[in-house]
Amino acid sequence: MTKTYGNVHAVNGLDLEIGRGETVALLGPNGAGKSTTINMMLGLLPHDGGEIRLFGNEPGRAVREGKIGAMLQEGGLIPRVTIQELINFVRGTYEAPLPLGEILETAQLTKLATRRVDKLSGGQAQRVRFALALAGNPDLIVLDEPTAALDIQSRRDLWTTMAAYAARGNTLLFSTHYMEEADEYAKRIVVIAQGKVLADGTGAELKRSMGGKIVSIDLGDTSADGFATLPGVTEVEVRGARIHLTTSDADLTVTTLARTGHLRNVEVSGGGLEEAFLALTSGLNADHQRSGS
Ligand SMILES: Nc1ncnc2c1ncn2[C@@H]1O[C@H](COP(=O)(O)OP(=O)(O)OP(=O)(O)O)[C@@H](O)[C@H]1O
Repeated sequence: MTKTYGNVHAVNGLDLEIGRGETVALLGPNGAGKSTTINMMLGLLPHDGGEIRLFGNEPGRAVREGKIGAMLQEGGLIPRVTIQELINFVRGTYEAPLPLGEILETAQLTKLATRRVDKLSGGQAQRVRFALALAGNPDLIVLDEPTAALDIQSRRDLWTTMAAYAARGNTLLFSTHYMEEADEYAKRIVVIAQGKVLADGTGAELKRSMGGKIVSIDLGDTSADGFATLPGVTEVEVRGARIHLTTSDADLTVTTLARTGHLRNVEVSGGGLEEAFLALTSGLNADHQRSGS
């Protein structure tokens, strides 16, 4: 599918198929097109080209039938009501909602049921938003950066909640900036940038496909010229005072650096999703920023 805003190709021929029961992370830098993709999928935003089918039909129908629950970035909560009042209100808009007790339990809100919605911490409020997404007993839940701005404990609590929903055979699609989160909680990671799918696979597959490790050293007064031809080196990047060498054979690269007297403050990293992600998106030139974490 495609979506253009003026001369910005927010979504540019993105092609994605997600099967029932999958837990999928959309991972991409700022401005990659994740929110635009999600909003088009949910029928909230018209698409310019291509086709979107949800459960075999156009998105609006699946939404009307209560098959989809969503938690979007700007989800306000009605103040001055209790959690259970709010959940019951939303339950009332569906034909076959989940029982209140089950929603509260799944979202770990049972003990907070009578607490006012405007008296919650960020993490608790996020679990209420998740509870509202659950209310209609959807087959698919779509979450746009659900854990942004949450501390580590709140993030873990929310994930426990979402994992319980996914474990019942439901489908979960979420966008995130956190590589570790995508790796830990999604069985499948779809890396998108500039509105296209750059990679699609398990965390392990992505790491494997990127291969290589990164050897970095202090550059000192040495020129960066010549490093590209060192044994094993496939890519060279200077960042500040350090030079980062992507290599297919870290041992060989390090021993060569040692022999030539370049071994200053050496660090070998790699095999990580973060490196895979940066390697995938670093070749992109536009004004898109990289993810901050
Ligand atoms: N309403 C709009 N009008 C103009 N440009 C837009 C609009 N919405 C999004 N864009 C542009 O489309 C591109 C994709 O934006 P989108 O919000 O989908 O990215 P994202 O991957 O969700 O980013 P983030 O992680 O920062 O939320 C960006 O370049 C953005 O500036």
